[in-house]
Amino acid sequence: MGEILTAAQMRAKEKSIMDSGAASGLELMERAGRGVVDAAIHAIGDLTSCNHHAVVLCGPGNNGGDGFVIARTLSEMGWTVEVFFWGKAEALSGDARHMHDLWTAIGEIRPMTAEAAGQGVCPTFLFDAMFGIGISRPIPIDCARAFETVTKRQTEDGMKRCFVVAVDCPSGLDVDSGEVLVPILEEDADDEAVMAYFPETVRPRLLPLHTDLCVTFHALKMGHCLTEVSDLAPAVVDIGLDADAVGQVPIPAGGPTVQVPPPELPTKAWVRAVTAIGAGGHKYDRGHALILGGGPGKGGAARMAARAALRVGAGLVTLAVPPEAVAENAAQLNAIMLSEVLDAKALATMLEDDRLSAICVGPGLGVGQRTRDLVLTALRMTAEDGRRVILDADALGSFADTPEDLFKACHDGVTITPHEGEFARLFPDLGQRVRRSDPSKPALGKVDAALRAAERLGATVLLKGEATVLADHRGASAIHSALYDRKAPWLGTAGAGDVLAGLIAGLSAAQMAQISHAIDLAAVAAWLHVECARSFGPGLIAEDLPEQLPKVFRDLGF
Ligand SMILES: NC(=O)C1=CN([C@@H]2O[C@H](COP(=O)(O)OP(=O)(O)OC[C@H]3O[C@@H](n4cnc5c(N)ncnc54)[C@H](OP(=O)(O)O)[C@@H]3O)[C@@H](O)[C@H]2O)[C@@H](O)CC1
Ligand SMILES: [K+]
Repeated sequence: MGEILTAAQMRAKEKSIMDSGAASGLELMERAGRGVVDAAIHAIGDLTSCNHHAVVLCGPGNNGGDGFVIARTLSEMGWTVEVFFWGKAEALSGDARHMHDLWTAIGEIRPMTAEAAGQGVCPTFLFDAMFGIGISRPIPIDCARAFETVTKRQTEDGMKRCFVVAVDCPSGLDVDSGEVLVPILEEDADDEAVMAYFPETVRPRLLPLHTDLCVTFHALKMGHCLTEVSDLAPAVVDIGLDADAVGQVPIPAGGPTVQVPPPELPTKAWVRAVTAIGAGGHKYDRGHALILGGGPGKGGAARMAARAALRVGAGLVTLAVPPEAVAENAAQLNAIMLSEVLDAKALATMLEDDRLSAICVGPGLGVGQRTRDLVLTALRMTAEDGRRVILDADALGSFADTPEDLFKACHDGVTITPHEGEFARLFPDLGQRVRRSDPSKPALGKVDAALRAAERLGATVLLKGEATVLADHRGASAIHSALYDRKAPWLGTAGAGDVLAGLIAGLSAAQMAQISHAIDLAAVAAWLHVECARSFGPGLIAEDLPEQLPKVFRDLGF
């Protein structure tokens, strides 16, 4: 139900079902393989003009076992199936060996070499059943080459190419981190210029295993949500691991991570349950958001955050700026109120008014001592009463050299909204592992990194990106993916992050929202942010985002 699992959690689920006797490994594998065939045929739709020819690439583990089931299933349906195998039959697991033997009773197996795989007609389907959740290092170069040569087979009409289906995940995807473990071509490895030109982060592009559809089992895995693994959104096949069949299956510590928005609920119901959007009441019930703004000529970021806070539903929004920036802001604001705040002492006095229910600090403030003081004052003045504080941009950048000061001052009403760079400056040890600066250490998934950061802070972390990861100090975590059919690449525009911080502040201000967890409010904000970008489309600039909210709310049914 909307859970996103790690490889270990998936294994635990499988083991628990098998130990309970509700299903054997063989039954699960049979359901998995057949489920992939159903999903692939469903995705392609009309089979009348296809050549009913499939190639299955099987690896040495249980992912390969699924491949043998796929081959047999299609063969039973009258398809011509070619199977290439990388591994040794005698080294297969019991289940995969059984499926291997069932296939060899009806069909041929050839060793997986690029040369052999390149022969023959272009198939309708290429199934990648080489490596699944058991991968731990880059895939063998022969496997990558065999894959590539099948995709380059000549078609009869010279136009179409085969439809590639990844079984569980594209081979080489680390399903926990979303990292693609791709072999380095031997000839390139000797070429210093090539290696220098393609830094670690872009090297995967040298040898992409292009996938049209990924079919996974029981639930999405982290990697499917952190990286766009296929052109179509991944399909999830039910293989009978439902907890109801055997009572609750415990999820190992650290999970479950959930999808945003939760697929099991209508989105409107979710938004309604977490926020005050759509609720009646007085403007004071909707709270009063305070946005701190920067000096002269630096006010745009905070003004955009303030406008987002007001549009998303805060009853009142005040922008508080240094005295010398008052005139500039007064000329630009109408519904948003304006105050001056000279320094941290003035902010403390202002925050004695507890009707200021959410405070956003960071956009356009500038990095330095004044910002540090404002942040620490906002945190001190809200530590007792749990008022919500959103720290973004310069509020985070100002603590790059003294992150401990920030960690000590944070409380459970705080949400920080770093992008990857800001995150790495505040948490260098975690950031380095997410970026895998040291290839000898396994990559740390963004979810794990955010959870560890949230624990250090005792607060909520929203780590921005195409896949936005959310985590809090209680161990809750979530992913909002702007991938697949929710892609909005034009959201990467100046000021978009400021708008997101304003959205969180605006949602957090309402009286009703005080009982919601900060992570849930931030999740709704992240979803609305992308929804606004999708609603506007290409050409978007940050100012457009808040202006899309009325349409997004109407489309939701409010
Ligand atoms: N459990 C179940 O009931 C169900 C499981 N299901 C399916 O099983 C899949 C998981 O199976 P899995 O655990 O066997 O892992 P898999 O991904 O096939 O690969 C591991 C093998 O590859 C090897 N290997 C790894 N990296 C390598 C490399 N770079 N180069 C060379 N070798 C490498 C590794 O060897 P080793 O690391 O031990 O040397 C091992 O032999 C899962 O994704 C799903 O498809 C479904 O049927 C549903 C029921
Ligand atoms: K695979």
